[in-house]
Amino acid sequence: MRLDEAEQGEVLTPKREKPRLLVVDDQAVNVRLIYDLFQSEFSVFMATNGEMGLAKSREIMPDIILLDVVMDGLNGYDLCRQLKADETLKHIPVIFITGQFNEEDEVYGFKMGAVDFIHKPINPVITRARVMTHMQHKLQADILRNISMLDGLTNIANRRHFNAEIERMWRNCAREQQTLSLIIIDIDYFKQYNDHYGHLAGDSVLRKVAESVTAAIKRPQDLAARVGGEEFALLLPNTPEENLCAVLERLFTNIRVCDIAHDKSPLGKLSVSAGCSSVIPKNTEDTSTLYKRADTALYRAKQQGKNQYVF
Ligand SMILES: Nc1nc2c(ncn2[C@@H]2O[C@H](COP(=O)(O)OP(=O)(O)OP(=O)(O)O)[C@@H](O)[C@H]2O)c(=O)[nH]1
Repeated sequence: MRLDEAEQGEVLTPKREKPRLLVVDDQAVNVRLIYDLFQSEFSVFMATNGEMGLAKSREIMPDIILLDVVMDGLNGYDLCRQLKADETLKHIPVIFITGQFNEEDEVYGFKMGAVDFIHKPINPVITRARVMTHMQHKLQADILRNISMLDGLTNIANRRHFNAEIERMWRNCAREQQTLSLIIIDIDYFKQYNDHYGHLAGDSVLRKVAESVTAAIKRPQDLAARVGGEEFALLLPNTPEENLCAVLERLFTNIRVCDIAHDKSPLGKLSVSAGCSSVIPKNTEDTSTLYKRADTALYRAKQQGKNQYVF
């Protein structure tokens, strides 16, 4: 595709599996150069002004942004400031492309949160070296962040990720006045299971329950997490209480379909109990209310005979 054929903001190489580079520059010659330099390794996206650069960043979540400083409208510094103020975008490294070297401007750019500068006219060797270095750091940081958010046994989100997400979803639902729902799930008679079948079998059950819990949710914004030894949680933003039954029915069906023998349970099969709570969050309250209510409901489910859910 010739560059002048591309619509503004068009995806130049739309392969999802490659790392993503976004170049924000109003000069086609620079965009062309960047595209030629990186199109074999990265998916290269472009925007020709700051506003479009911000929208494109939110849409494609690039792994690195090359940002022209001088542009009409939102300039490079202002865009960088907005990117760094946005929780979801602030981890993306920004490299400024500048017309001339000016120490004061560079100091200002670094203060805005940039990781590096490239000078025009663009030197392909220097540009390549700098972009590759920062891209490598970014991808390694992503891997570490993902590992630190995952439960090692079940490969689903861990307590730390859950804690961060419940706070984030709480704030979003409070802003939009939408219901945030929480389901806490606990395996029944799991101590007896471990004692009878051994810890390795117990671990295998935890993996199967994690799969059943994850398969109960269908929307990408929902989160399944392992929040304790044999305790799991589902967080469902923008989900009123009346919509939870479908999720719960799927969860209990998934567990039944696993058909795991449990000789020490009165049922003879492995089962779970669940407690649910739903609220439209207020900024004056914190997430502990939601958690406590779900936990109390779970306690009642256990008291009432287990293998059931309670609101
Ligand atoms: N195999 C295995 N067991 C675990 C893990 N984490 C916690 N557990 C076990 O989970 C069990 C939890 O026991 P309890 O809290 O008494 O719960 P329970 O026996 O399921 O009782 P109810 O919830 O009332 O049905 C304990 O035996 C823990 O050792 C783990 O990672 N692997």
